[in-house]
Amino acid sequence: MAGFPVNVGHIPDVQELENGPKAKIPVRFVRDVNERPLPTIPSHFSSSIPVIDLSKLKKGKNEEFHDEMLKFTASCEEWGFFQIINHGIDLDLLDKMEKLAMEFFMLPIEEKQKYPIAPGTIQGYGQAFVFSEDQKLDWCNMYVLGIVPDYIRVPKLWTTNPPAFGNTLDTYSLELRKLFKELLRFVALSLGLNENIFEEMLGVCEQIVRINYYPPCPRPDLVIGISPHSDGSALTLLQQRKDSSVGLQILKNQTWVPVQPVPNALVINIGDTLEVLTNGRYKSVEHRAVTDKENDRLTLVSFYSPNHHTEVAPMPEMVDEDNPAKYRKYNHGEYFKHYVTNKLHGKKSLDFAKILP
Ligand SMILES: O=C(O)CCC(=O)C(=O)O
Ligand SMILES: [Fe+2]
Repeated sequence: MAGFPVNVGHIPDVQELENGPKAKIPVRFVRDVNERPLPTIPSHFSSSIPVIDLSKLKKGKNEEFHDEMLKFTASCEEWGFFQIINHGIDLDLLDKMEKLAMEFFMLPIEEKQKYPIAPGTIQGYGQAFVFSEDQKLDWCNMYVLGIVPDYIRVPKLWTTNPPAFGNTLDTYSLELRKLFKELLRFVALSLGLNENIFEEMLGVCEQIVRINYYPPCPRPDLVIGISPHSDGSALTLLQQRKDSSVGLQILKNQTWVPVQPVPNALVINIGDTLEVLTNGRYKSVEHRAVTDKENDRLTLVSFYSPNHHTEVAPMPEMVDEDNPAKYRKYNHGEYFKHYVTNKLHGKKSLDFAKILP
């Protein structure tokens, strides 16, 4: 873990870099050869990302429900990632968030830099997860909004409305909160457990919104939009702005598989907390984002996580003689601190809790 304060050197803002055909990529963004995205990605893989029709799961226990639940279970088990359609979130609300987020990123840099991310924290504008002068930088600007403390109750989610978003962020977060709870009920059912088990176990969860803006990059073959990582949440929901370039890739069988956006769908993935709770039955899958030469990309990523007081450990239902606990019990606040004070590095975040064989 890095000690603070740390010297992270000068972090150039990717939106301020020169971006003509002859533009040179600053050396801090140029990845080592083995980390660079391969130019040819087999596109036939992309259709394999499961798409779940949530309206079928919401309908209750008819035949459609059972079929979709089988698909949902397989998605969690084999992919850790899926897209949901007919999710019930107002499409105008999603549009509005995209618009407000774009308005924020298009502000002059002086305005955005009024809310800088301090090293070791993850709230504000800039680059998070940078801890040394020689660390490679992501081709991305982030605006990370609010950590909802566990004492906050509806109807007001954010203690202060962050600049640019007004009440829309409250509405958005509350709608997604309902969706997260619903998804966790389906996760419980998919494991053959009481549907309320996660709500009972986790109580009031925390929520963070991270908005990622990836400007076009003259050399997408040399840089990474967001470094490979798994998410430190129970569940993550990702919204991609319409007409964004394709950027998200997940690591499956040692291959980076692109996630092809489906109109009006939301991408859901399993985070580290669910991997621990299910004792590894559902995995938080490593993913990254790459950039595009011509098009920019905007994603709004919401993380739903236990609050800082929660003790997390594999659920007794997931542990037996044949499946001994793979993770130790830990406090989520300590885990979170560990997560945000280390650089993003594949699946390393879960080493914090792993019981070595
Ligand atoms: O923008 C993306 O596609 C990925 C973002 C992501 O993985 C994250 O913010 O955790
Ligand atoms: Fe992520």
